[in-house]
Amino acid sequence: MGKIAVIGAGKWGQALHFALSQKQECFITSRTKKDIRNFVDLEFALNCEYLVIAIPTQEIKNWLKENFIFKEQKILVASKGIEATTGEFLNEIYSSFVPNENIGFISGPSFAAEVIKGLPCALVINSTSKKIYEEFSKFFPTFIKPYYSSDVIGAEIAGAYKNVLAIASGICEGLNLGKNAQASLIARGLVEMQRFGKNFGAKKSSFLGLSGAGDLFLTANSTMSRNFRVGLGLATNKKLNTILDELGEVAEGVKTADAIFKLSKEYKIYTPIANEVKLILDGKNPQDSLKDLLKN
Ligand SMILES: NC(=O)C1=CN([C@@H]2O[C@H](COP(=O)(O)OP(=O)(O)OC[C@H]3O[C@@H](n4cnc5c(N)ncnc54)[C@H](O)[C@@H]3O)[C@@H](O)[C@H]2O)C=CC1
Ligand SMILES: O=C(CO)COP(=O)(O)O
Repeated sequence: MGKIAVIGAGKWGQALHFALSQKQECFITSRTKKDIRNFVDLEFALNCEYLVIAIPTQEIKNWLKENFIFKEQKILVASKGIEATTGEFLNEIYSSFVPNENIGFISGPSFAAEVIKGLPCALVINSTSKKIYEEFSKFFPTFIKPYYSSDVIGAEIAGAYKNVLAIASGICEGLNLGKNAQASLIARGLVEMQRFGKNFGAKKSSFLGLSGAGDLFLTANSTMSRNFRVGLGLATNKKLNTILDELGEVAEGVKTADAIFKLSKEYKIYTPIANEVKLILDGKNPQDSLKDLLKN
């Protein structure tokens, strides 16, 4: 196994660094120096053969333009989201910098706070190249079970969409609408993300497995989710800026809601739940959204 480094030392980057340090040395870097074992500068990290990139989706294109130098590294993308300004998927953004056979995308239910404690979970490495799965899975610790899928777009859409649905579920909980409503919302959300994904060539099975149902059930049912907590805040009429300031970490669903709204309009895809989340984020009263969802 060659050298491996994690780029981005937020919650997920640090949890992955912990996990990938179990079998061999793993390096980590971020834009500000952090007191973490094996912290290195970016130049050192870019010279490693394997890179795991955990930078928020909305920042990634600029980061790649300004910092990335392709040196035949194999890359595992750990972010979940869709670029809001362009509606571009992560695999489209990365394709300008890294060839397909060198890149994979991680998906599945994985709260960083549990991974960093060494609690067990199952994840998917999605890549058009099975070799990427085989090489990266060798680094995984015994408490993570890695699966392989070639459905990159399915995993990406599932991982991005569930964040928007977690906001919706947080709103539902914050409004005290009950467990029936929440289960209905999550189940219809799963159908909705599958419909959206189908438009872009995603496989149905990705939505029923770890990347879709697995991550959706996790995130839409727990206050451990940042996106769910955004929803809770919106239900109490807190201003979005205040919610995000208090959160202090990225909640990808906020910008991904804009991206889905834009793409579903462009491709004429029926996405009622994601649309209402976007409208609530823009100031619509959640009770009015509820009425509209029940009516349509
Ligand atoms: N926290 C979790 O449980 C999981 C997070 N993810 C995904 O991983 C990605 C990162 O999430 P977290 O680490 O949890 O977020 P975080 O908010 O804890 O950390 C984000 C990190 O990105 C860095 N960053 C922000 N803008 C940057 C820029 N322009 N250039 C370089 N670095 C920049 C920040 O300094 C910070 O270290 C997100 O897409 C998230 O959806 C995926 C699975 C689990
Ligand atoms: O993607 C995640 C777990 O799989 C983390 O979700 P949040 O970003 O909502 O905390």
